[in-house]
Order: sequence, then structure tokens, then C-alpha cells
Amino acid sequence: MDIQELRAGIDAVDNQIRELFTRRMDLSSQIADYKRANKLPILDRTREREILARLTADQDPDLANYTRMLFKTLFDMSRAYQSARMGESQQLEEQIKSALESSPRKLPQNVTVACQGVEGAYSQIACDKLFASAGVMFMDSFEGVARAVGSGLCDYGILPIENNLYGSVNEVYDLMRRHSFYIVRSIKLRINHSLVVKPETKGGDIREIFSHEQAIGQCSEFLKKYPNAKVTICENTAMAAKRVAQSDRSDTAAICSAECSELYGLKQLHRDIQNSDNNYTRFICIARNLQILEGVNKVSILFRVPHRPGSLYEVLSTFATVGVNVSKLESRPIPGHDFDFLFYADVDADCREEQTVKMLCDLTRCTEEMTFLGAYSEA
Ligand SMILES: C=C(O[C@@H]1C=C(C(=O)O)C=C[C@H]1O)C(=O)O
Repeated sequence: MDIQELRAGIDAVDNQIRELFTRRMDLSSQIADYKRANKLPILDRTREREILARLTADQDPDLANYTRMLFKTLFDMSRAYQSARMGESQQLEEQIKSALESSPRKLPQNVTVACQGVEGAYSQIACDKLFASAGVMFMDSFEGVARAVGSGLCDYGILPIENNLYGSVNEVYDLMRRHSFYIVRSIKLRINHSLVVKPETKGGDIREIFSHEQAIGQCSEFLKKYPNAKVTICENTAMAAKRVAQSDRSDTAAICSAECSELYGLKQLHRDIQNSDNNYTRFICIARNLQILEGVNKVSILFRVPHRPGSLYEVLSTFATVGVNVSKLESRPIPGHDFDFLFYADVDADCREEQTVKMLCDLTRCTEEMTFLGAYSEA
């Protein structure tokens, strides 16, 4: 046999070893589960000795030494895996228990809240509905909001997460992986867009329309009435209105809220221009530390599952076993990992109940990575 053929043989064996190794580690993690529930230690020397004796009993003595070395390494890895899994779930359980004891019952009112955009942004409208007397700090980007909360500059932050017609705000989903914060509330806001212009501008003058890409998508039918106008994407709808108001031109328009139009002294040329009247955007309110306020009924998590058949099913069946409804499941690519996917899930569960905490701990074990994003209620 030439070396190519021999190497092809090794490649085939390596593939099998990898497959079997994954299965062995998976079983080991299930044993960790059992040990945790039954308060047993991770290390079991007797069991390890038995395995070594059984596997080397009828082997050539030279090879038996290598087998011993290989399996001792496997035991080390298997124990490390078990302790990581047990540690992770214990940490989560303790974190939830301590948040339940120390969180305020309601959102405190005299706080500073970070919103993206400028005065009049939909995020600010959401903020005003959640906080009666908060000081608002405007940030240039969604990332700026996450940073302001993460650094402690602001107590809370408001981020749009999805629109029922146009879908998820992917940028915000991606932020959840890169920044550490917790969702403490969410709010659904009915969105009515207007086409706004300077007082002197007429419909026929319009050559350019500014807005946020979500608003443009939500008004796509209406925009067909202006086939010759250039559509320009802005950071947010309030910024678009401000741009129209401050420009020297009188051939521009913005898509934004009625509140925003008034704020910038603009005129609403058309009202309710969204494709459907049933147009809602969900905003989340985030905090640096986990806070579990009264009335929580939703839990959000982010998780990555191994690349093998049934791994997502295992997660979903963990929800099904305790009768928990999954209200949203979103998958996002992970930058730099061509085929790895991260899932984001919203489930209807009460984090004050022991079975929910247990379910979350179980999830840390059947996923490769799991981040608890918070327990909250939706207004
Ligand atoms: C997997 C277990 O936990 C540990 C790891 C072992 C293994 O990887 O085979 C064996 C015994 C324990 O030290 C177990 O108890 O079976």
C-alpha cells in the first residue's frame, strides 16, 4: 500500500474516533447531570480502573501502555467537561435565586435610560411608556446603547428587537452575543408612520426620502407612489426627520412618527402609510445586571448546539417536557464560523418557578453554549 492509501485509512479512522469521542463526551455530560441530582462526586477512580483493566486485558503489553495513556487522557477530558457543565448550571441557578431576592419589584423611575437616535425616536416613545420620569441619553447606534448600559453610564437601555411585518432587527440580536446585558422588560408599540416634509414642500417636489430601513420596509407599498424618489437609509426615523428639517433643500421627505414630525416643525403629507395597520415593534429594556421584576412570564436565551442530527430537537424537547411554549426561535450566523449557528429563543415561562430554573439548567447541558438573557414581562 502506498502512503496515500494508508493516510486515507487513517482519515477514515479519525472520522470514526471523532464521532465516537463526541458520543462519549455527550454521555459523560449526562452522567454529570445524574451526579449533580444525586450529589455524587465527579471522580470515580474505581470505575476508571475497571475500564482500563477491561480494555487492556487481552492486548499486547506494548500497545496496552498506549491504550492506558489514551484512556487516562479521555478520563481527564471527560471529568473537565463534567465539571464545566455542573459549574455552569449551578452558577445559573444561584444567579437566578439571588436576583429573585434582590431585584426591585417594578422598574425604578428616577434613572438614566440610553436610547438610540435623537429626540422623537420610536425608542424614546417606548422609553416614555416604561419610565414616567427618566433622563434620556441619546446614543448614535444600538451598540452605543449596549455599551452605555454595560459600562454603567446608564441604568437602562431601550432597543428595538422585532417588527411583526418586517421581522427581526438583526443588529440587536447580534449585540446580545457580543455584549453582556439582561432583558428586564419588553414593550410592544403600535407603529404608525407618516411621510413628512417641510411646510413649503408639495408631493410633486419630492426627490429623496429618508428613513430607517425597517420603516422603509414597513412602507414599501406606499413608496411605490414615489417611483422617482431616491430612498436613503438613515440610522433611525428621528434622524431622518431632523435631516429634512435642517436641510436647505425643499425636495426631501422623511418617514417617521407623527410625534417626530411635530417635534421638528414638519408637515405630515400622508399619515398611516405602513403596509398594514397591524404594525407593531417590540422593544426590550436592558440592564447591566440580572433583575427579575414582578409579573415575569417570558424567558430569553441564546444557545449554540453541536453539529449533529437531533441536537436542536433535544433543546426543543427540553421545553416540551415541561410544557413550555416557544414564542420565538431565531437563528443567526456566527461571524467567522461558516456553518455554526446560534439560536435565540423566547419562551413563555415563569422564572420564579423551580421547574423553569431546572429547565434552564438542563439546557446548559444539552447545548454547547448557553446564555441566559433574562426573565421579563411584556407590556
Ligand atoms: C463518566 C464518569 O465520570 C468520570 C469519568 C469517567 C469516564 O470518562 O469514563 C469515569 C469515571 C469518573 O471518574 C462516570 O462516573 O462514569
